[in-house]
Amino acid sequence: MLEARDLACFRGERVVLAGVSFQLEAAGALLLVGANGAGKSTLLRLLAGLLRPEAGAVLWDGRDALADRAAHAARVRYLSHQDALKPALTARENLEFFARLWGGGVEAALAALDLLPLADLPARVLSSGQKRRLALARLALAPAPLWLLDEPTVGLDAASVERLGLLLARHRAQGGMVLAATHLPLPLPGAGELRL
Ligand SMILES: Nc1ncnc2c1ncn2[C@@H]1O[C@H](COP(=O)(O)OP(=O)(O)OP(=O)(O)O)[C@@H](O)[C@H]1O
Repeated sequence: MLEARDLACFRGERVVLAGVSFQLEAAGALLLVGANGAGKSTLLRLLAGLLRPEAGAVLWDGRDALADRAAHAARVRYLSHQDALKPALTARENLEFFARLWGGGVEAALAALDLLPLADLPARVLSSGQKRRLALARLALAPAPLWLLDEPTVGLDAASVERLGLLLARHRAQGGMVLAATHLPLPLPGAGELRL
């Protein structure tokens, strides 16, 4: 189980998050909502272990999740709102990079986001929605229990949102958890909502 207990975080001189608490069980999903600047991305970065909380704790099965950074990194798939692609590598090579880190089948991951027809194109020539699909295809590599997704559907067409919905459903059916920051509808039935 993931638990955030009374988290606070500064960005620059400002308190961005204060008193943020929630729990998420296996197969659970939580939508982070709130105005621009409310702290959704900040909370995801914090849960990913990329920022230190000023106060409070992130717990995994009751223990400090951030005490062992490597163990936490292994349980998390964090997709920021940037696609983090290497522009000179092809779509397939971009995924191969992550498959070397995490394992998993590259061809199946490409197929999950309908990217096989684009697999040999350099990432730099992909459209913004295609780049987003390639970033999301990482989720279809090897499983990890906690997905942290920042605006995952920005730029996606309806068919791609549906494909992402299938990935999310499969992940949760296997006990995976999802936290997603979004201003757009997301196919996450039964998800809770945390307003920041
Ligand atoms: N590196 C930084 N230094 C200083 N302030 C920052 C930094 N990064 C973010 N902030 C500030 O922290 C606040 C929260 O930003 P954050 O990106 O978490 O918001 P958000 O809820 O994800 O917004 P959006 O809906 O626009 O994506 C904003 O006021 C932002 O200006």
